[in-house]
Amino acid sequence: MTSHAIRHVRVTPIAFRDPPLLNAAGIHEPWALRSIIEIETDSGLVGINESYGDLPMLEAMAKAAPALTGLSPWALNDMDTRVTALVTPRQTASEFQGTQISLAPGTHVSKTVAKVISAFEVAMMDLQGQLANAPVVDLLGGAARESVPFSAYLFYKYAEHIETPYAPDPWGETLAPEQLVAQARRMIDAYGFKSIKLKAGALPPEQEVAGLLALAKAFPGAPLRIDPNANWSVSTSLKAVEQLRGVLEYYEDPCPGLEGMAEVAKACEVPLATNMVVTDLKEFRRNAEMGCPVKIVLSDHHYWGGLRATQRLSLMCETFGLGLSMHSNSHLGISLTAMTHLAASVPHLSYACDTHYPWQDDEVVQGGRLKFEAGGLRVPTAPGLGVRIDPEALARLHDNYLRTDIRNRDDLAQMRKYDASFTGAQPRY
Ligand SMILES: O=C([O-])[C@@H](O)[C@@H](O)[C@H](O)[C@@H](O)C(=O)[O-]
Ligand SMILES: [Mg+2]
Repeated sequence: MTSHAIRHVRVTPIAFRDPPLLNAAGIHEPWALRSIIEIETDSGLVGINESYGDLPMLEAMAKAAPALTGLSPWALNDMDTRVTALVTPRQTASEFQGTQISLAPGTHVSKTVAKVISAFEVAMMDLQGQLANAPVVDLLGGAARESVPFSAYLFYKYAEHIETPYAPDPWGETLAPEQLVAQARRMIDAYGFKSIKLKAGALPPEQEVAGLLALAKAFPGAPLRIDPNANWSVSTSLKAVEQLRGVLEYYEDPCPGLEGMAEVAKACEVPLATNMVVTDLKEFRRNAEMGCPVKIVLSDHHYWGGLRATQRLSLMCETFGLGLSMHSNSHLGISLTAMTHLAASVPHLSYACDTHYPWQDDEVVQGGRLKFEAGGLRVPTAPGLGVRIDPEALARLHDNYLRTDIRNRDDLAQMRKYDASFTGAQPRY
């Protein structure tokens, strides 16, 4: 009988072009890092996935990978147990917090176990789908929708990187409200998105509020969100939301901490959303104990422990009357496809999901860039994830990785190249 036991796990770090996007921590570096995971069975099947590419994550995956040898692709619970036993954070969350400003919860060391489980789970589910001749969405209970809606994720940005390793991106500069409206127009024309999210916390709040009001005027009726990544004080958050009265669908992480969010929630009608203060079940419980100041959880299977764990989160959100959507970081098509299978399988998902995809111009999957239709992605019907790796593209993106010296995302250090006095201390406004 053919054995489908896992024989080998291969993790390939990659780097791809990323525009100079501004945020509360600083600015994106010219290369974004990811990892491509390939899990091979004795029978020669290969399950794939995409995850974080920073050094601690690569080390954690290398440490955990041997534990998968001999496992059946169906043995997800065994994989959870083995990975948990092998991967223990080297620093406590509080030690780590003092050393780095992180807008990307997935890069936080306290999430290492959940991140590694997720990285392997998706690739194992890709294998399961190939074995069962079923798309991943069916393994998750079937599609509750045929297409998953995503939002136009707008950023303030410079026209080019300070040290330019390649030609400037086609989006140009976005600092003024009219440039923001032009960015939105271009993204919506190209992808058909219906909802709009503005990454804020980068420019003075009055400028960002003016930007959002310009968007509201240019796209009447479009659901709008603003995300200052906790870079506003409670009073600035309240002042801004008052100026944005009647405009916002939800208000994402305006100020630091659950206590701060609770103060804002008390005085504002717009529901608060987060990918910063409810990032695991412990924080979920705190939010519940405080009477749920956060009303919408922006999930991300990459750090919530995988597709099944995010489905469990969905149940928790339903139980506590919370909304659910999805957070993103710079990523390529395998992550986007996994998000699509998951989002399609979660009836409770209540808003268009975030994606950085329009900001990337490269791909690692066969057939090139994924195609959005009317702002959404159709749920793949081919077995497993339904996408396969293009080996040449993988080799090229790995070569990018070898040629850059970036090994951990550091938006703050990158911003200091533009402005040596930039401290990144938060909340800045
Ligand atoms: O890519 C960025 O600059 C974002 O700010 C990202 O790091 C955040 O994690 C994220 O998109 C968010 O919604 O907070
Ligand atoms: Mg956010």
